[in-house]
Amino acid sequence: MTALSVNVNKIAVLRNSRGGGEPDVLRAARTCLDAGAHGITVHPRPDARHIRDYDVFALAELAHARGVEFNIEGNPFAPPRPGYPGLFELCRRTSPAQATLVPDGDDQLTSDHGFDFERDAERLRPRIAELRELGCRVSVFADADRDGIERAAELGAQRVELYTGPYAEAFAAGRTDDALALFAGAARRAQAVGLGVNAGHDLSQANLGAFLRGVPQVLEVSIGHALISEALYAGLDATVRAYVEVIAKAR
Ligand SMILES: CC(=O)[C@@H](O)[C@H](O)COP(=O)(O)O
Ligand SMILES: NCC(=O)COP(=O)(O)O
Repeated sequence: MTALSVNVNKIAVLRNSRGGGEPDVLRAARTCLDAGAHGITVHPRPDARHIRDYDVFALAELAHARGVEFNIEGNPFAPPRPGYPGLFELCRRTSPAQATLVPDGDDQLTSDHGFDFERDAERLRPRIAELRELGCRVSVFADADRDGIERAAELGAQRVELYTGPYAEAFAAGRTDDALALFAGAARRAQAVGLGVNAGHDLSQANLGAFLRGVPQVLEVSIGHALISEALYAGLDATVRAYVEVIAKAR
């Protein structure tokens, strides 16, 4: 079954807007896991606008204590700066089960594209090897509509995470079938060379079921923005349970 990893970035956005400790990122993560989430994702940004290094340390401890997957996302080329030790150092200190490499610039509002595996190959290869030496499974963010997804395997990655922003847009515009064909094709090409397939970005209760029915063998979805937004109305526990049910029904 597809694993649900809840991205708790947005809890930290709210907390940081006032300082202090509320809402409590760790409590939110515990609630998600109690409600059936299979793991926790964070994407600490170099500007520390949401998840901070101390959140990563605390969440890693929680995930390890619960025996669930901890997934840290980030740009492997972003240099450390005060308040952001860098993706490699965070992984070295917290041993996440999975590191997801994302080619974000500092000025991006959010993630909006995957790697160009042709152009970025020689830069990525050593970073992937370093993270694997730490014991992390390495996943790389990938566009479904770009050629060359298979190259991620040659570079040492074990999984790709399909960037699902364009799928979410197509779903909202009623163009779901074409998007699903594109994403299913990308997933199959990745799987044919031994890569596992994850997916994430702008997935929601509304669009997740169709995605999982249309794209074969998605191992994990990481979901944050929509899930936390929906939880404002329905509560975090109920919302996570609803996602787990969507996943179960899509099998
Ligand atoms: C890689 C990805 O799609 C998510 O991590 C997304 O980037 C969430 O990050 P923000 O919460 O900073 O938008
Ligand atoms: N990797 C995607 C992720 O962690 C969450 O993305 P979003 O649901 O916040 O768009």
